[in-house]
Amino acid sequence: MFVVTAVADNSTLKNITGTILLAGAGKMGGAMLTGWLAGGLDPRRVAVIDPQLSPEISALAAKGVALNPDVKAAGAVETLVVAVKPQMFREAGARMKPFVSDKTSVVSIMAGTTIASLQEVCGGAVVRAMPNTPAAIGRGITVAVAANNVSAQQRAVADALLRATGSVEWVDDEGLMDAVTAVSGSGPAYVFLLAEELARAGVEAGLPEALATTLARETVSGAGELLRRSDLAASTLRQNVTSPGGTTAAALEVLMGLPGLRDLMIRAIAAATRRSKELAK
Ligand SMILES: NC(=O)C1=CN([C@@H]2O[C@H](COP(=O)(O)OP(=O)(O)OC[C@H]3O[C@@H](n4cnc5c(N)ncnc54)[C@H](OP(=O)(O)O)[C@@H]3O)[C@@H](O)[C@H]2O)C=CC1
Ligand SMILES: O=C(O)[C@@H]1CCC=N1
Repeated sequence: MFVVTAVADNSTLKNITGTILLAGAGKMGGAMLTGWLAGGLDPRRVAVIDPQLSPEISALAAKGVALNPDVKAAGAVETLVVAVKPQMFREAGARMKPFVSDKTSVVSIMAGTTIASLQEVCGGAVVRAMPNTPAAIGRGITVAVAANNVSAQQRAVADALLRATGSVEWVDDEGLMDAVTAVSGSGPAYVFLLAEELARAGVEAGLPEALATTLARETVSGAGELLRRSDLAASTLRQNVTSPGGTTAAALEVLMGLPGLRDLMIRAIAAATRRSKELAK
């Protein structure tokens, strides 16, 4: 499932001497762990807490990753990475607290959960971050914000852990994190929905399902790759497809009409932003 290749030679990861404790090795936590190991983090520096370890994660014990250690066996936890569901953080976080000392940095990727809640439940020097699932192929983007008591060294380690699965943007204003979550955290789902609906509409227009699915998948991923490699703005790339009076213009008249994709996207992002704020409560 996780196929991360090393994003870059990451000397900060290689030089970590304390324990990196991952709480919650599901879809995102598992992808991050794979990225750390691919980036050169010594597996003997890693411990994982998760009540139901997947076979993939369990197999890492052979490389030296500690699985569900007690506080003593975990050693000095340099960084606790919290990747459980926000809804279970109050309960799970209380069990994590004994692993946290005043030297521990706590890096959370939970949607909604604020720095203040993390400080209250776990203590430590908190970094709140929001990655996304392209992390699983080393192509994620993470936005991070650090609490005032996070040292430069703790921030460097957090940056290295997050950068192991893609790029990282640091912000100073935690208030941005709800909208960040709505745009890039949840964003891959909107793109996958586009692929689903493009295929469905192709079938509706008479294509065999398998062909429509292939066309939608290749079109969405090819356009994404073109966007990545090109210096041109998305709007210019769009205009490059659109011949005056042609087929694309006919479709865009629908998509860019009123109400169109712009209105739908504004409503979708507002709903996700609102939900992120609710998760904080
Ligand atoms: N998926 C995404 O696209 C993104 C998710 N996130 C955030 O990442 C976090 C995890 O999401 P995701 O990976 O999708 O969810 P998953 O359900 O895949 O992963 C959560 C993991 O935590 C485990 N867990 C449950 N209770 C505990 C506990 N007490 N201690 C340790 N581990 C526990 C779960 O085990 P079990 O399955 O047995 O309950 C599961 O393996 C969430 O907070 C989410 O907001 C952030 C960015 C993107
Ligand atoms: O849906 C969620 O709540 C999580 C956070 C961002 C992506 N998945």
